[in-house]
Amino acid sequence: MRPDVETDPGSTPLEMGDKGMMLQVLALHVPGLTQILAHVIAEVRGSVNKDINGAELLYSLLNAPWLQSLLKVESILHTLINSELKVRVHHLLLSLQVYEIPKPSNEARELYALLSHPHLQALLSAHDTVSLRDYEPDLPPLPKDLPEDEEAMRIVCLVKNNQPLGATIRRDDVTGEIYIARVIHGGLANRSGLLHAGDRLVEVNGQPVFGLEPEQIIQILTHSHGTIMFKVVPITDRPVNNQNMLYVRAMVDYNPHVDPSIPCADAGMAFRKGDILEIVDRSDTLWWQAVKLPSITACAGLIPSTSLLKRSQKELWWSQPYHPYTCVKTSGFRRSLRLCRQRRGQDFGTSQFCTLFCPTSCYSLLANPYEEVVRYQHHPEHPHRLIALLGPSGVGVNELRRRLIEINPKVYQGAVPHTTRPPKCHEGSGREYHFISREQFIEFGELRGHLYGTSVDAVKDVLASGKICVIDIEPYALESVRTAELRAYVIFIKPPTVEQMKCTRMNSHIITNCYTSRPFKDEDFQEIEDAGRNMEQHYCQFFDHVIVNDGLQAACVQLLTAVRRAQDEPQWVPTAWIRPTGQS
Ligand SMILES: Nc1ncnc2c1ncn2[C@@H]1O[C@H](COP(=O)(O)OP(=O)(O)OP(=O)(O)O)[C@@H](O)[C@H]1O
Repeated sequence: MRPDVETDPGSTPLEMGDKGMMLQVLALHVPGLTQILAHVIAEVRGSVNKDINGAELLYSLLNAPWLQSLLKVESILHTLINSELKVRVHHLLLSLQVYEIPKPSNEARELYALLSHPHLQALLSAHDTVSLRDYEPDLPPLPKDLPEDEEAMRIVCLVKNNQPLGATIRRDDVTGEIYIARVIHGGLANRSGLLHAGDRLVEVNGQPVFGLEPEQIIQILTHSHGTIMFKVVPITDRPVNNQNMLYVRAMVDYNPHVDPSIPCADAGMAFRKGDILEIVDRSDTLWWQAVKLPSITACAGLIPSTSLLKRSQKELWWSQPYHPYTCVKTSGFRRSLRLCRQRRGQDFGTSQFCTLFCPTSCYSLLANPYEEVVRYQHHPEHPHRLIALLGPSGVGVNELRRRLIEINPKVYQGAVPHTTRPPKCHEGSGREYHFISREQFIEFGELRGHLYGTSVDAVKDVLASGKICVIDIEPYALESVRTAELRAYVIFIKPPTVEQMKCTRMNSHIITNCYTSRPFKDEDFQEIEDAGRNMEQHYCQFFDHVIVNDGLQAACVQLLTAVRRAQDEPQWVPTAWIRPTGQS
């Protein structure tokens, strides 16, 4: 039997109008199976013509639609494997057209509509353009007669949007040249990867900048729209940034808009005491770049470095008139015996006491405007973190502490205070108090001729027993409890408004200085609110958590949650607790 080979693809048996033509095109890509079938069909057709037995059956079998479909699938799959994304989707569209006609299913229709959508088509084109790296500009060849000392220039085009450019410039006073002073981490310029600190700026939007004042250049930039073109001479030796990541807790407030020394106030970042900052660039000794955590923007801001902040704080300190009583005073001696480290013979709240021992005294802040911190997760096998409650007298610190311990005395415990007063008949040593002599005291408070206080050892005893020690402290004891040993988690018990206190404390009694209780008066609430505000203003940088003691029940639940979180969840703690000085 001589094969009747049909070489003209336009007349192959696969012809089915337009779609048939498309399949022929596919078939051209895959000549194998389709061509063999064409041969076979031609042979069989010859047999039919010669009326050979069974040939008709075979002919109809080979022409069966399902076999044709199978072949088309094979052809398309083969093409898909070897083509670009857009072509692949195009072929997918063809196959949908080919197979689903005349009875297209809903899914096929939806898929067809999706794939042929202009957005998807544009996306596919973009994908293929990028994958083929078909985006390099066509640059004219370099002129042959370039002088030897011709500087290499870089032309950078940035599309201006609502974001700031993220770079600052400076003028060299001697040469008059303009340089990129710094590129802000995460800003537009930084993300372009094309502008670097130290690059010399030659032109902005075709306008030479030599001799201009930085403010004049900023004016050009401000009035430009759309694409901004910079011509720069790139810095030859770009410094390598091999600094470690640094996290700090701000111990002071900072507002770039009232700082006359900042190179660019708009590039500055304001922060408040207690904010956690991630320092992303310390290459400049005076101005660091930082991001406030948790970060809502990738773009960093300028903040003063430790040395600069110390310098300006010192200047501010000396320029202030002398106030002998600048520290927070607590009103009256509290019923509770707050952990204190007061020297014998010194009164509470004197300025001398504060400047010498208060961790938050101005001297202390000058030494440490930023506290280096790390993320710390309490290890289950280590002693628990001490829970230190702080709040103005009368706000309910003791009430909350007592209620927490009552919830589960096997888990929570207070520290037994020490006193020099003689035991009362119902009191036992080591239960209500440790009764000791005056000579055994070193740093405690005095009331009506007797010394009172809670010792660090008493706290350590509770922690060593495996319990969570909950104490209440005065602000000046913060330094004693924020140590590597006790790792205090400080919770501020904040008073609600006077009006709210009037409602919630209607039936409550305040314990006065003389160990007598009486109903709260309006002036008590005012005093509590004022003392709370003062305390927060001065010490908020040390607070790990704040609870507003409005409704007692709700505050208690919040306390329980916070205490659990302190032990179970990672927290920012001073690096010195984890890595004592000297280790890195
Ligand atoms: N949220 C609240 N609602 C109603 N009463 C409260 C609330 N919190 C505390 N109290 C009551 O207020 C009074 C003072 O509370 P507490 O003794 O705990 O104050 P404190 O902050 O420990 O001050 P101090 O140490 O000077 O005694 C107590 O009678 C207490 O029951």
